[in-house]
Amino acid sequence: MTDDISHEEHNHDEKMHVHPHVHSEGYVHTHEHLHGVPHDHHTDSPAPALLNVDGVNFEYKTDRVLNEICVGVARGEILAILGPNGVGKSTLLKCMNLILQPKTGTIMLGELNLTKMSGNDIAKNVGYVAQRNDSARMTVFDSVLLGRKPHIGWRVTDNDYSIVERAIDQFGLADMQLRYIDELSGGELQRVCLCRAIVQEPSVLLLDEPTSALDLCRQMEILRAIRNVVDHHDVATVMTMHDLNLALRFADRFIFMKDGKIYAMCDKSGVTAEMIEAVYGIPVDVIYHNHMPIVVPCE
Ligand SMILES: Nc1ncnc2c1ncn2[C@@H]1O[C@H](COP(=O)(O)OP(=O)(O)OP(=O)(O)O)[C@@H](O)[C@H]1O
Repeated sequence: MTDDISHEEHNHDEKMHVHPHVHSEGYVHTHEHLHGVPHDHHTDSPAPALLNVDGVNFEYKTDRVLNEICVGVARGEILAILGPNGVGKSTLLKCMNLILQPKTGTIMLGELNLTKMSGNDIAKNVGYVAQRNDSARMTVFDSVLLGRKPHIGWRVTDNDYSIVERAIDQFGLADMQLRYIDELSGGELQRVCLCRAIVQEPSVLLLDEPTSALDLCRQMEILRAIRNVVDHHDVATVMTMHDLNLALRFADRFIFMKDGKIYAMCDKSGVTAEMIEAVYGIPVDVIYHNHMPIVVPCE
């Protein structure tokens, strides 16, 4: 691991001033808030969302999974999508880069409507790492190099190679770069896929449970690496997660999903035990350790 990856995660509390609004059905934001407008801490003016999801509905055949979802994520921000199994987190992530076509609603990348962009232009701008990754008979190095594909013209340039080599170092993959990816462990493959998305140099990064197959040490390393990339390259990042405490540690803002809707949207200081109990159906305490909120089940 290089120094890059070992940077302490930054505390982004001061960036966000979004608090949940209480609604009779729970903590639901106004439409305005659902766009998710974090503040630029230099000017204290709202930082515009780079990726904007507006009024998205999605159904598989006839089953409605997403209901009027509105959310935005700004450059340099990590938004965590949280909620129980099957609530629609991965579906929402896939709608964000049009792997799945929403039934209604729009996805904007800045001023550009994603539905009007070519697949290659989407790939240049939006990196996506799936929950389950297919492996193939190719080396780690070649697999990461594939991330450069949307940028490569007639041939691979020295710049492409140096971006790939740097990322392979940063993600601790140097020792295994000549191994075949179909011979890697689940966690190793997860790191390769993340590394491939990073060399794509996207302005938006969508990560579906990026740490699900990783041990405790790798979880911390990879989330620090993601935080580092987000901070230094101003990437707008959305990740689905099950581990609330890791999410609270590394993300800036959170949406809690329930019944296909956004039940609550808040920053770290807005996360409450009541909110988590309502979404996950289990009583919890939110305690603080080193100024960091930690969710502890009461049962
Ligand atoms: N291809 C599909 N066809 C039909 N239904 C699907 C499909 N994929 C997902 N679903 C259903 O849509 C709902 C939302 O699934 P999704 O994978 O988005 O949930 P999730 O919140 O990411 O779940 P998990 O936390 O378990 O990964 C679930 O009820 C799931 O069974």
